[in-house]
Amino acid sequence: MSRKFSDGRLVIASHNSGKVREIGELLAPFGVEVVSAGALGLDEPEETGTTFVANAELKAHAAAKAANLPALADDSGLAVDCLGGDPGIYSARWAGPGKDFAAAMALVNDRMGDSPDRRGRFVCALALAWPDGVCETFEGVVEGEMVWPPRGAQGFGYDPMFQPQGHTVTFGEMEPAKKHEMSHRADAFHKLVAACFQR
Ligand SMILES: O=P(O)(O)OP(=O)(O)OP(=O)(O)OC[C@H]1O[C@@H](n2cnc3c(O)ncnc32)[C@H](O)[C@@H]1O
Ligand SMILES: [Mg+2]
Repeated sequence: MSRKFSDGRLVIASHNSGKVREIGELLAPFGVEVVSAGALGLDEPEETGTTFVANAELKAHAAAKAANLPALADDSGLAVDCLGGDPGIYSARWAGPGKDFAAAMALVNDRMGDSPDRRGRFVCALALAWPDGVCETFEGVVEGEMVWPPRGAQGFGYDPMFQPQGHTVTFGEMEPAKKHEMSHRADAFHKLVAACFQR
């Protein structure tokens, strides 16, 4: 049995405004009172884990302890098949300290060269931690292909170069509600809700 989230405030343990927005949209139907790590002035912990789940856990624990509230963290990224799963857990770091995702997308495209295998996937690990150290984790994925040049200004990060399987538009071209029907984040979120939000 998973620990259930009961009423009260929930910290969104992320410093990425795109993610905070999407998590807020996904949580909206549940009437949860959310507060972001940024609004609480929480530090951004160093992501020393070797998996998405480990990094999500580390971020959720750090925020739950610092805020003395339950905290939800997201560690996510883009894994490209012909790059052996890169940039993977290093997806944010590929954009450099200036968070330049135009440059990060160009780097992915350069490294892929003319490989005939254009497959990639977004992965999202969510961790919900409590101040007493209990933590529940969930993983979601969406398969797709990498396109070039990037298309669209919706979403964030690598969205303009990712076209989900069975679709002709990129996540950068999709309305937020449509992305939430299929994204890695929504996939992980549905598992979280089923385990921790049902009464
Ligand atoms: O750690 P926090 O503070 O949550 O923010 P971050 O941006 O550093 O987040 P991650 O460490 O999880 O790095 C994930 C990166 O992968 C990319 N990414 C994750 N989800 C994405 C999505 O839905 N669309 C596009 N890019 C995404 C995005 O560029 C993120 O910066
Ligand atoms: Mg990060």
